[in-house]
Amino acid sequence: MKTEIRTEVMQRLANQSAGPHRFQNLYQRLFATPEWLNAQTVAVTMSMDHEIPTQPIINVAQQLGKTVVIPRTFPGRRMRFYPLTVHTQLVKTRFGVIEPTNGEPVQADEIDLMIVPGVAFCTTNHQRIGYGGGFYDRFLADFSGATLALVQKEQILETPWKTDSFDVPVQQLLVEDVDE
Ligand SMILES: Nc1nc2c(c(=O)[nH]1)N(C=O)[C@@H](CNc1ccc(C(=O)N[C@@H](CCC(=O)O)C(=O)O)cc1)CN2
Ligand SMILES: Nc1ncnc2c1ncn2[C@@H]1O[C@H](COP(=O)(O)OP(=O)(O)OP(=O)(O)O)[C@@H](O)[C@H]1O
Repeated sequence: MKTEIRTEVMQRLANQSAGPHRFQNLYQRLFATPEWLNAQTVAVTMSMDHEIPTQPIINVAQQLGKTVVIPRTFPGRRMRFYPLTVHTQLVKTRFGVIEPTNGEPVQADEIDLMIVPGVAFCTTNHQRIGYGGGFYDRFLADFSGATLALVQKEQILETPWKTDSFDVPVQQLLVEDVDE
């Protein structure tokens, strides 16, 4: 079931195009949340095509003096988060994600707000489906900060699917207005 949903939503995302202003409203809603306003350290991915661009989020966070941390993947489908600074060296992995290769990782409990990526999200129970790596499910299993996801309309499912015991729901979903 998760596999079929992942495939279908990825197809929908591949067939869409986003203008430069499409996600402005979503960003503004993020910037108005208490979780954002109170976060000193924000974790965010380096977005790929067909994901909501994260550079605008990174720029605003850094302008506000927040620490931005980004994930680096390790064998065993683990992730650690590294500060994104002018000194950060970035490489593109075989999977196509951009990751840091230097610096010192932060502790999970230093991250105040985790902006969680995903392929599909259920607006009823806040469950998510990712690319199938289990990276975020593993990380979130013992993460105690705030979690939030930005959701494009192509990624919304209202009907819950059968979840696995290790799936971790996202606390807060900011969903694109369907008529945007
Ligand atoms: N922009 C962005 N960055 C992100 C994620 C994301 O969803 N979006 N991730 C969300 O989780 C993590 C990376 N997710 C991954 C998910 C699957 C595989 C994967 O299937 N890898 C293959 C091998 C690919 C290869 O190296 O050729 C494998 O492990 O078999 C890799 C990374 C961290 N960074
Ligand atoms: N907390 C965990 N401990 C051990 N294995 C886990 C854990 N969470 C997920 N996994 C494993 O990871 C694999 C992928 O899980 P799943 O299909 O739910 O990934 P996903 O939610 O799409 O990925 P991601 O979380 O990276 O976005 C599963 O085979 C599962 O066994």
